[in-house]
Amino acid sequence: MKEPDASANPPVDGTELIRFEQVTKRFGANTILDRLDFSVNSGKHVTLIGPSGSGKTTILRLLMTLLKPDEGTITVAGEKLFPAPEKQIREVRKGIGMVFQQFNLFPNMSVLRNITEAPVTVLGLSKDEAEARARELLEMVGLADKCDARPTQLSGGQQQRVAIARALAMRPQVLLLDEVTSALDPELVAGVLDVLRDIARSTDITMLCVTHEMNFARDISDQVLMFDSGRVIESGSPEKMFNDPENDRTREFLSAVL
Ligand SMILES: Nc1ncnc2c1ncn2[C@@H]1O[C@H](COP(=O)(O)OP(=O)(O)OP(=O)(O)O)[C@@H](O)[C@H]1O
Repeated sequence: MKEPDASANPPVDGTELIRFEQVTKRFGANTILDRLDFSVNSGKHVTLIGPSGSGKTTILRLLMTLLKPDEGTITVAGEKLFPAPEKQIREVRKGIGMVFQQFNLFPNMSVLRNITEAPVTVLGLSKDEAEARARELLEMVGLADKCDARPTQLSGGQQQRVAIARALAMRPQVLLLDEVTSALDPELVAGVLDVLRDIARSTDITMLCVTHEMNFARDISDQVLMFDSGRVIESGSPEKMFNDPENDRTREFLSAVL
């Protein structure tokens, strides 16, 4: 497999890339994130675990600017994402890519065009540059022969691999993964997770991942954060979190899901 250049300007490993400070998010009367503090260092692969409804996806949606916090500060690569002027939010947001549970590909465009569209229209790459990059990424996700196919001609696992290539085509500093295998038939899950394992191993990209695939989390994570009641209640290496968690809630959660 070709070594991909996932990020145009990967920041120096170990510096802080994402910071949530006292972030509160409410939906109506429900406080989902409650003065949440956490940070993610560049180049690290961090997995968020916790009970259903604990706010994991909400964190990723805040980073994608699909939601706004009610209170608190979110910083990415030293620049404020919230609160910040719209122009700054748009700029900071360019450094963040996301792969969702649903693949959300454009059905009437070829696989290649799905990947080149945003780099051309948002980043201003030439068509040739964008296509060369898209072909490299399709090779990386094992779909070099599918450039001209339509998404509907692909399996769910293949579509999700196109969605991963599409996110990487924007050369994000951070890749957000939100339960990317949940919508797949079981036999297609391993192929997608293998692609993500390769990306985690062979690139400098920072990953923030929400998954119910605990073996995958164990394999790729540098750090695991356990969420409950709107806060991080425990964090540590996967070895520590999966083998010897300190918090009772973490223990209960992991014994239910493992
Ligand atoms: N747009 C919204 N409007 C109202 N409530 C919402 C909205 N989005 C999320 N919620 C609620 O916020 C809570 C947290 O949702 P979120 O999807 O972040 O949890 P999660 O930890 O990712 O859960 P799961 O593991 O089940 O995906 C849930 O109770 C959910 O119903």
